[in-house]
Amino acid sequence: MTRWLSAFRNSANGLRWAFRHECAVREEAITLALGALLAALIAPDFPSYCVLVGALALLLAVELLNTAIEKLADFITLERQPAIGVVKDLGSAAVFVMLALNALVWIGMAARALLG
Ligand SMILES: Nc1ncnc2c1ncn2[C@@H]1O[C@H](COP(=O)(O)OP(=O)(O)OP(=O)(O)O)[C@@H](O)[C@H]1O
Repeated sequence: MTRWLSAFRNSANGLRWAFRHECAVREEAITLALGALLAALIAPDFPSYCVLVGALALLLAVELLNTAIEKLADFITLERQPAIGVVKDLGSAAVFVMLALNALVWIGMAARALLG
């Protein structure tokens, strides 16, 4: 139980830090909160609601991991290094994939809701 509490506290600290310092995390956390409300209006059933909110939650999770990678890379060196550039580009690509997934499910579900 103590281990669970400690893990929960660490996660809360990470979320608080990212929310304070990372603009992209703030934007995506707010989008997740608003998206959870909007999804209730456009999702035809509970599984569809989970897909819409899950896609936004995945985007936020990947953004948090990307932030962690960037911080670690900057801790290793602030010098321009091709290998660090590749590491950061890979993190950025992961976020892009999640953005594409969100565009697909949200546009698809909104079109379905509007067109019937
Ligand atoms: N130390 C470095 N060496 C080589 N290339 C780097 C280095 N730091 C950043 N880059 C390149 O610049 C890009 C942007 O890096 P940066 O650290 O500014 O992240 P960002 O995408 O602007 O994110 P954020 O605004 O959240 O910090 C990277 O994807 C990478 O291509």
